[in-house]
Amino acid sequence: MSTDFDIRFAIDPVSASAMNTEELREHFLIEELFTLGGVNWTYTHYDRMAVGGAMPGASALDLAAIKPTGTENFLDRRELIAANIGGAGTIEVDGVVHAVGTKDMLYVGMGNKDVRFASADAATPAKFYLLSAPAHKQHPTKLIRQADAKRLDLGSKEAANERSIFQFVNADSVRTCQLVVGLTSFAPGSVWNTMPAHIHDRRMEAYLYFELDPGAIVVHLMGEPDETRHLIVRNEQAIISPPWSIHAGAGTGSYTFIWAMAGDNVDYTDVEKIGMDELL
Ligand SMILES: O=C[C@H](O)[C@@H](O)CC(=O)C(=O)O
Ligand SMILES: [Zn+2]
Repeated sequence: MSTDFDIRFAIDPVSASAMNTEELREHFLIEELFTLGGVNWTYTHYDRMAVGGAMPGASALDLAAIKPTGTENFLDRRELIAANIGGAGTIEVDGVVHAVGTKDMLYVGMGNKDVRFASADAATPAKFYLLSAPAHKQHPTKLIRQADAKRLDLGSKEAANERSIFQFVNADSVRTCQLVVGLTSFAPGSVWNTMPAHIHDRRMEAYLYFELDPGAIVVHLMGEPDETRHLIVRNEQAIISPPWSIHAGAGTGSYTFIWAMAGDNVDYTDVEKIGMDELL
């Protein structure tokens, strides 16, 4: 098994506005999250959020420490959410095995030492999308299902943004130090996420786009409201949204995405709305 990591420095808005396509993609897009038999991390300097993927085949994969955390075990000073977007799987946390089905998420609290990812059937591997942020307190490990999420229905068919936001982390589901994570899915024909857009300087965010058909893309918008750029995103790729950036997108077909934030304040509603007339 192999664990790889890549570091992304925090980019300021002036530098980002001068970047070409290749540079924008290098800094803000994560192209390869899931490789069979491997754990791939992108360790960001935005709120020290680490975004990764673990795709176990016939043998289980350990959550191994990586150099940037500077600790003996990965979770010595961090918390983790693993969201399964693949086939059924299990996550063993210090000897306790949790069944994590498709679209279930497992919160793993700070201080757990041995975490192991496995697929129930190697022919349909689990794909664990990993999100980890520094923690200051140990909260209990807990499975969160879509049925436990707080559902918010937004948008309209006419604006092609009719969608349901599932807040997996909410006041009744699980306590976390920093992580606020959920999933958004669309009504047929609706393709626009997060429009009208918003900013939350208190928290960085990452989006994992998945369930796109081969050949379909999401045109993801980023940047300050009056200085927008785009990233072309394909199936099972993630974007990193700096705290100063909008994060919204439109697909050429249907898709689902997982959003995850870390930083100050776990209040989902604490955002700055951007008017449609402010976008340039
Ligand atoms: O801060 C919140 C996040 O950007 C997402 O929850 C937004 C989203 O899923 C949507 O509007 O489609
Ligand atoms: Zn947001």
